[in-house]
Amino acid sequence: MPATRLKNLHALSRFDATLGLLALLSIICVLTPKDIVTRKLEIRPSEYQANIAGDSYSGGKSEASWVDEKARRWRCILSDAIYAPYCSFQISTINENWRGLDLRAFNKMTIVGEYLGEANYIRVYLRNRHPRYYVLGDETTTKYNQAEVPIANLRNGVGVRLQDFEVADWWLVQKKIPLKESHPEFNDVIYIEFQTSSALHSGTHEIQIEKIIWQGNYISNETLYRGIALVWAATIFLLLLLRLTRLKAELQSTRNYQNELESINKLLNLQNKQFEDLAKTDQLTGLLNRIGIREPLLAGLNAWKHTQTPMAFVLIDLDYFKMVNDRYGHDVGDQVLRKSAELVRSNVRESDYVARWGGEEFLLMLPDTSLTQAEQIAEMLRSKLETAQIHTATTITASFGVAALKEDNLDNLFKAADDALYKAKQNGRNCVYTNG
Ligand SMILES: Nc1nc2c(ncn2[C@@H]2O[C@H](COP(=O)(O)OP(=O)(O)OP(=O)(O)O)[C@@H](O)[C@H]2O)c(=O)[nH]1
Repeated sequence: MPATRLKNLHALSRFDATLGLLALLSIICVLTPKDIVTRKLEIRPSEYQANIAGDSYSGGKSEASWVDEKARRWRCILSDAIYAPYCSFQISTINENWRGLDLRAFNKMTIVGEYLGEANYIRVYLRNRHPRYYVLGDETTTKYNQAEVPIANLRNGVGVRLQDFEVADWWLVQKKIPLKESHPEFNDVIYIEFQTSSALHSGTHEIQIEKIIWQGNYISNETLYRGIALVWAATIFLLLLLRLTRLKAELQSTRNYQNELESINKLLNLQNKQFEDLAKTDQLTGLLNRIGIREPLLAGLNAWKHTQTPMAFVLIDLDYFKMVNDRYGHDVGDQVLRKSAELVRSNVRESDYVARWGGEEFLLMLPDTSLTQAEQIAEMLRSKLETAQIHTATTITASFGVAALKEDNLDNLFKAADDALYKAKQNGRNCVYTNG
């Protein structure tokens, strides 16, 4: 498997694993019972300063008395002498620093105790202080946050949500509280008060509040779900970003690899071309060799076949070359060969081809050239070679055999040129013979 695909697979499984883990955490968060992450405050009225009162203050005849003061068990003999009779039990929650309870972090209140009587509800006041409305020394200026709580099941605890508290109407009216201040507040609750419910008529009620518990979640459901959604969004965004970065890097590395391949390819092509040129070139003279001349020969033959374009051969063979080697050494022989080749090459057209055909023999192929023109070219070359002073100690000459293509056969053309050359050699050398 290619390395990039393997890398991608790894990245994909990491991607899946992260999402899987996140999904699992989200499910755990949603399913976890909230009371695991709940803060709690519990107070026992028996540990706080408490007092009880009847409604004589309002002109009534209801009486409150302790049944067991230590246990904060009290009794109310309710008398409907006035319109809304009541008895009340109040504890002071102010501490030594003069602070009340801060219940803002809680959302539920549970009351546990005992009740004997006919009432269905008990009224609870959480009386809050705030400089905006509280006047020092006048306890009636505490805000009366009020809720009517079912009392029947007090033994097992009855719960009320803090959001179900409302500020008592009579207090708002009596204290002329502006509307914007009429919401419940629990920042500094200095009294907790229990009152017989206003719907009650005369009768005896025995009440004991054993404990009051407040509970609140460290994180609200709303915050929790918003947090989970945020974490999901951030994770997906990050993973996508990571993926994009990885893809970019992969793309770049593929591009680099492609560029590298292209460079190698270019180099190989160049080397190929060099090898090809080398294979077609004679190392000593730089002329074409027999392999190199093949292609131009076939092209010339083709042109003759299709358009009757003439083509001529001139075979050039240096005279008495063995003697040059023998007399002046092989290196001098090489030099003579190079200079002779150069002379021929530089005195014919660019479109003509010169090849080293054998040891001291050259083939001049002349495309689009008649026999007569070829004969003239051969004569020109012969003369230049003779006078060129290729070697200082001796004159270098050559014999020339000329022939032109007459039929669809290169071998016959060679043979004709070769025959002409043979005649030139036979007839004293340093001359041009034509085989017409
Ligand atoms: N220095 C050198 N000599 C070469 C090379 N190739 C062939 N020769 C020599 O060329 C000579 C050709 O000799 P011959 O075939 O007898 O021809 P010639 O001496 O030129 O005599 P004619 O062709 O009859 O005039 C030989 O001595 C070869 O060794 C080469 O690459 N370098």
